[in-house]
Parts: sequence; structure tokens; C-alpha cells
Amino acid sequence: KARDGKEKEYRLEDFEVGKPLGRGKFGRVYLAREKRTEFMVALKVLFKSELVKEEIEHQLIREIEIQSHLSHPNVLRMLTYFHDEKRVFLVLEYAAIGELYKEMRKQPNQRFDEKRVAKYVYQVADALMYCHKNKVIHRDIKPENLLLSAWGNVKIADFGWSVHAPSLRRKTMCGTLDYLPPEIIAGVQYTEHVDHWCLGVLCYELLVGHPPFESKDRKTTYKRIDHVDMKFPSFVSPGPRNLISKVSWQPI
Ligand SMILES: CC(=O)N[C@H]1CCN(c2c(Cl)cnc3[nH]c(-c4cn(C)nc4C)nc23)C1
Repeated sequence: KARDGKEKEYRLEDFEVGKPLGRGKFGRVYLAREKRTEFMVALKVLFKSELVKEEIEHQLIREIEIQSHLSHPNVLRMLTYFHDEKRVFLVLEYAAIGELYKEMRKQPNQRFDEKRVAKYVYQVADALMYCHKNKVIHRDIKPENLLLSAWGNVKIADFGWSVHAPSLRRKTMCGTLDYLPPEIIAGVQYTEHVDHWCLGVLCYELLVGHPPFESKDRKTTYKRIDHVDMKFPSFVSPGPRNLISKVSWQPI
């Protein structure tokens, strides 16, 4: 905010753009520094031509509306946004450690110990309770969309799929099916409970190293989701089994 308290209009020249951090679904994300304050941010760049070609302008507008109004320690902040003739820029909070997914792969058995999973699941649950209180369903909770801040706290990123509850909006079956809850597969109206289901799937994956219904082909994955056909390896103790089973049984 500028000194007179008004929203400052940002432009690209207010930033020094650094290394690419990775690719979201429809844009590149760069590390950047705001020149005046030297504040580090993640700058997400989307090309207007691509937004139009993919007909996802409405999705971006919803992502901006939702993420710019949410303010929670475990939700990645959208600080501001601006556009020039060809591109839209989202100025996002920079999570210095990076993607939780990569952190998990770096662990000895490619999974986290129970204490660490408890911390991450608690933080995601807290963020989801906050989102649900604001009538927002994320719908895409999975390790790839979770980031770690410099202090090792989880930040839910990528609200590209979030919607205002309750919703019937079809989630196109692109990407992994592993996290799809039965009610979305069935195409019935769904509520915030879809995020609870994903939290159970996330808890399982962080503990075990792969998602519970993972199968060699999509058909089998669908079937296993539908029958909630979940097996726990012996090293998973009763506490997490109980929690995961409780959030995974959905009264559809
Ligand atoms: C779904 C999605 O947006 N994925 C990624 C792209 C980079 N982006 C980041 C966003 Cl949006 C915010 N902060 C990030 N920090 C990092 C990162 C840090 N290290 C050391 N390595 C990485 C990578 N990436 C981000 C989110």
C-alpha cells in the first residue's frame, strides 16, 4: 500500500525478475523482488492469448477473486495482480522451501514420519476450515499444490480449481484421479466434504509415500475409490488409520 493508504498500482518495472520457480497449469512462476521494498515474491505470468485459447479467463478471475480475499497463515497469499497488453501477472507470496512433493521425495523412504505428517495435516485442515467458513471449496488438495515456507509451514497454493460452495462445476478429468472423491466421479452436487476426503488421501500419501487408491490403470483407480478400497502398510499406527478411515467414509 502506498503511504496515502490507497492500493498502489504495480507494474512489471516495479520488480526485478529472477529464476523460474516452476510451471503452474497455465503459466510460469518466477522468483522476483519488488525494487522499493526488496520484498521477495513469486510472480505468476499468464499470457492473455493462452487464457482466451483455453477459455479459462473466468477460472482466472475466480482464482484472483478467491485467493486475493483469503488471509490465513497456511494459505499462500495473493498480494496483488496487474496486467499489460499481453500478460496477466499474479504477485504471490514466495514459499522459500518450495513444493512439499519434492520435499517428500527427498526423504529416505520418500515419506514423512508421523510427527511431521501430523503438523502438515493439522495446518491444511486449519486452512480448509478457514476456506470453508468463507464458503470456498479448494477441490485440488494434493502434495503438488502444497508449498513450504521458510519456517517449514504448509501453504495451500493454486486456487485454480477452487469454487464457491455448494457447486456442481465439473472438474475435467485431467491430471491425477487419485484424489478425486466419489461424489465428483458420480457428478452429484458436492460440498466442502470433498476437501475432507482429499485431506484423508493426503494424510495417507504423506505417511505411505503414494496415494491409497493408486493403480496401474484409471479404471481400477475409479473402482478402488468407489469401494473406498484402502489398505494400510503395517508401519501405519492405529491413530492415523482411524483418522484416515473417518474422513474417507463419505455419506454420499
Ligand atoms: C502449482 C504451482 O503453482 N506450482 C509452483 C510453481 C512455482 N510456485 C511457487 C509459488 Cl506460487 C510460491 N512460492 C514458491 N516457492 C517455490 C520454490 C522454492 N524453491 C526452493 N523451489 C521452488 C519450486 N515455488 C513457488 C508454485
